[in-house]
Amino acid sequence: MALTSKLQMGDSVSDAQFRQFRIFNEVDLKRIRPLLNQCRKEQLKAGDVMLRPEFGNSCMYLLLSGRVAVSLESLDASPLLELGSGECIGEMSVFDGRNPSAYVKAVEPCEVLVIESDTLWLLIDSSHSLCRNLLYFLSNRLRSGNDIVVVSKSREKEQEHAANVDALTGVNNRRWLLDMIETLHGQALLEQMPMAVLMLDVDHFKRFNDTYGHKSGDLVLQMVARTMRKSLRPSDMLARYGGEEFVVLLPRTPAKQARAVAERLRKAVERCQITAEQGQELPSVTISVGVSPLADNETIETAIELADQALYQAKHNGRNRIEIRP
Ligand SMILES: Nc1nc2c(ncn2[C@@H]2O[C@H](COP(=O)(O)OP(=O)(O)OP(=O)(O)O)[C@@H](O)[C@H]2O)c(=O)[nH]1
Repeated sequence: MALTSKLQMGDSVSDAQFRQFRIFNEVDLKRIRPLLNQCRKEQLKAGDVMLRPEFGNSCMYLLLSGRVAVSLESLDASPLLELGSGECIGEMSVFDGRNPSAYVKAVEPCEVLVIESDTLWLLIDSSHSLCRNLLYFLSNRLRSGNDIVVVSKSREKEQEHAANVDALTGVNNRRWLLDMIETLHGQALLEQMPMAVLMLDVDHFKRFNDTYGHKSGDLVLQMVARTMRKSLRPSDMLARYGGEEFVVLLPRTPAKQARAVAERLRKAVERCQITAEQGQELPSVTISVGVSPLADNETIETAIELADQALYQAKHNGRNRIEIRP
């Protein structure tokens, strides 16, 4: 620790000052005074480092004034928490003999009482109350550690969700679909179950965007996604594949049924009304659908390609229709 003081001892800290700190709650100060007087007092400048995991530590620091920041990954990482006067620092490494688990750095000028490990153990032997107060501090550390785990887990979940979900429509994205395809191939279930792929695309969407604006176009994509989601079974896998293109994987669905699903989706979209942000009614849109039941020993990737070709055929044959792959 980079310290800047001339030597001052614990006897320069009054009982009244010690009494403000949780660690001395109900502690007979008279009894432990001689031990406290042996501890030295140190001053830290803002930026001085008290603890770092790379170096061992044999003291507990009682923060008499000022604030310190605690960070995990590095000294410059954004701090997990700040500690103020009355807090104990470094006690865990005294108790378990291991290096500190975090970086601790002064964020403003601080004054600390440095309690060497031998003295700390003597203090513990001398006062049950102090021991109880230390348990309180350790429990708090454990709790804040648990809170941090909960927060970081939920952040992880949010990031995972964002990586797999299309922000505009709320349905899964292409990346999710590709991962899912890999999983399905990995499970080798495809050989035993009929599966079909649908590829759908909004008709004349460029014209719609050009006429009613990109924002209205976004509303259309949201409506199409919502309508499809409502019309599909929970086990069907819908993903936004590209701009105005969606792919649906239909597990356990033979060709005839896949065709019926495609037709149901086409009709559902055609019936939908879309209202612009300003409340103006927009014309309904249609979709074209390419249907590709999975042939024996065929990969889903190949089925998607063939669904795309069927979609192209549907466009060519007049749009607002479905076509089955050859
Ligand atoms: N509003 C909006 N438009 C998008 C989005 N992604 C892609 N597009 C638009 O979708 C349009 C697709 O146009 P094209 O590929 O020419 O197809 P199309 O006009 O639908 O014609 P057909 O598919 O042949 O019926 C382009 O104008 C893209 O800018 C999006 O997220 N929001």
